[in-house]
Amino acid sequence: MTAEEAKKKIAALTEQINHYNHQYYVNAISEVTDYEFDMLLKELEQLEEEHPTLKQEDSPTQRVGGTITKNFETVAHTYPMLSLSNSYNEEDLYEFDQRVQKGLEGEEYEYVCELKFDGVALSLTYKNGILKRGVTRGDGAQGDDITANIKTVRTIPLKAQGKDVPDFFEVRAEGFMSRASFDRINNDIAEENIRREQEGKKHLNMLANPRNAAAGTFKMQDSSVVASRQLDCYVYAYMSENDPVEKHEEALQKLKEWGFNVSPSYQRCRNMDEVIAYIKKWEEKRFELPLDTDGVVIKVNHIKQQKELGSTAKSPRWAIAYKYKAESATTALESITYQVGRTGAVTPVANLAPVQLAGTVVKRASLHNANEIERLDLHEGDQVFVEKGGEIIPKVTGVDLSQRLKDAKPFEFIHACPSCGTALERKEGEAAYYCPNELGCLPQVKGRIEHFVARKAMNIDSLGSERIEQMLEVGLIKDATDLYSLRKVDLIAKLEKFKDKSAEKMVAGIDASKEIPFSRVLFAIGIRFVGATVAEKLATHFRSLEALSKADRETLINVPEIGEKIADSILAFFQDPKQQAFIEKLKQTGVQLEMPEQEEATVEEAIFEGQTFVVSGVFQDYSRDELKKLIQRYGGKVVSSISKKLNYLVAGDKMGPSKKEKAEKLEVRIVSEQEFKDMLPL
Ligand SMILES: NC(=O)c1ccc[n+]([C@@H]2O[C@H](COP(=O)([O-])OP(=O)(O)OC[C@H]3O[C@@H](n4cnc5c(N)ncnc54)[C@H](O)[C@@H]3O)[C@@H](O)[C@H]2O)c1
Ligand SMILES: [Zn+2]
Repeated sequence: MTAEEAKKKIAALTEQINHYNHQYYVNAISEVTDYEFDMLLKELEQLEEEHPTLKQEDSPTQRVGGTITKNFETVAHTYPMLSLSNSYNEEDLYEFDQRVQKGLEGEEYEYVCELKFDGVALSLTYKNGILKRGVTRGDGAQGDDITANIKTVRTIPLKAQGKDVPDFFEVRAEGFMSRASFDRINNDIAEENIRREQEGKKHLNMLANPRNAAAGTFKMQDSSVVASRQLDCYVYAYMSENDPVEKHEEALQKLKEWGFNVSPSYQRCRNMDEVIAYIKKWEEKRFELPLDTDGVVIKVNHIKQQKELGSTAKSPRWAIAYKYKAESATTALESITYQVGRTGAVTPVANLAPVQLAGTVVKRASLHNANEIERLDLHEGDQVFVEKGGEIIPKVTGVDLSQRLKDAKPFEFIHACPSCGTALERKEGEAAYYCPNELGCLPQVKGRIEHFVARKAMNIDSLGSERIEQMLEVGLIKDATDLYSLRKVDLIAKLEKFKDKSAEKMVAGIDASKEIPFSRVLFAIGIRFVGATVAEKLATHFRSLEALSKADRETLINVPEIGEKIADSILAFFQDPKQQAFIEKLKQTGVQLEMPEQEEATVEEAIFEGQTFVVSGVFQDYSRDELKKLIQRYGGKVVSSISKKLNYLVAGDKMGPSKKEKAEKLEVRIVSEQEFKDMLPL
């Protein structure tokens, strides 16, 4: 490339990037994916490196992308709010590691990994423990003072707790909107639009994604509207002149002690291999979190070393972001079909012109619910963007409006069940439409039986989907309880091509499922929102279906980890006459509807008799509760505070350093999870 060509290319790239930045930060629109954007920026960076004389002072490679608005008071940041350099591959990470190693000239170092939360950067200033100011990142040097809006976030403490809170400090946080709030607000908008439709009024726009929604909401003028949107925040950094801590990890622990919301997902890593293991670990797991994340932030742990490494004008040299790449493609939307699930929820599915995506050919993509069709504003013949993230089913993320056909009609959600024709209903506050014909709608009946026999439930593996459908069609069964009265002769007589052996195997499999423990039977029954883990919790707590069915709302909510949504669903289930009839039939089948009597430890087993334990931190193989139960089962006593009389401190990961210090000072025996396990009888 000649200098002249390079100059032209640099100018073109700069203009393009500035345009995308403006759209992204000011109008909350992503015209290209983050990956495409980051690649353009990298290209510009490289050109500037090769032609340093052509580098412009205000190049987008040299400054933070955001801007300040005129709607709020503009304030200068005490510490600049920088960007993070980013990477999409492991090679870049090892290069980063090399640079750190070189920069630290042979000193030992370690990293802390955190998830990269996808929201908006906030700076919060505390004076004498009181929240004084909350500011957006803006252009990095100055931001918008949005203190009033920030005070509506319930997880941001107005006053820091604890005795050792410094007089003056600042924290960095990511403000975000949880996916649940995002869905709730979009539901409200959809309901409002139904009203508007009837009144012939214009529709309101749906929120595009949680990140845009958070950015827009934090900058609203009316704080009461901001409050109603229930924003949230994670705090990830502490800054002050006089550091009370030496390491970033300790800062996170301190922040937690002072009452800040610190995500427990961070982890110390001794080297790049451990960093990469962390990245792998969270690649799929992050979709279980209540908010969107788009990568991992890797930070040098020692604050002194962070200072040694310093920053460029745009980003610190002691940190890097690894971004998970969402694979995406563009293809034609051919049609929308509808599936009915076991709960009766109707899910729209996009049928696509086959397209290559992340190594597989994709023909279908999930559209979640009616809101999604409206939000995406899907029209017949549209070209759509499809993405494959951690979910197995790809999803439609947008429409290429430049290719919309003239006179294309928008898609409308169906009004009747595609399977049984019953009019669909929408429950208040829920995004999905339901077919209310629970007992007569084949996919629902079949779905419930499939769920019942699934491996994590009753584990009857001789019963495949097709077999269940046949048995329903010929009238051998009406619901899962009928399985238990099936006889070999009937099976052979009524089912086509069904051999003696298979029939025998099936009956034996069904019979064997009578030994499946109650917790899994409870899961198999298929109460909404009662997944395998919740079922386990409920079973251990109530010990029988009878007791669970009699529990009132308050009792249910008081069970650890059982929220209002689950409690209400359980109550609705047991009040439903159809379900009551099902439970009556289930009682006749001989499946386990209660837990066996709890065994008391025998005298020989009471190895912890007279001993006291404190359990602290996070463990690999047990939850804290399980550990406590084990101690009690073997005769020990669990206490909450460390004293001289204490016998053992069972220490997991992330235990507060002050606890450890105290235990060491009082010479209490500290045991690891493994050491504790070794103490247990075989
Ligand atoms: N698609 C587009 O059109 C478009 C346009 C402009 C920018 N972008 C995207 O925006 C990003 C650039 O924005 P940026 O300069 O704000 O950088 P960045 O978002 O990549 O990184 C810096 C920010 O990360 C956030 N963050 C989240 N979790 C964190 C944690 N645990 N520790 C520290 N920081 C954490 C902070 O808010 C911080 O300000 C890029 O990812 C780019 O792809 C996209
Ligand atoms: Zn139906």
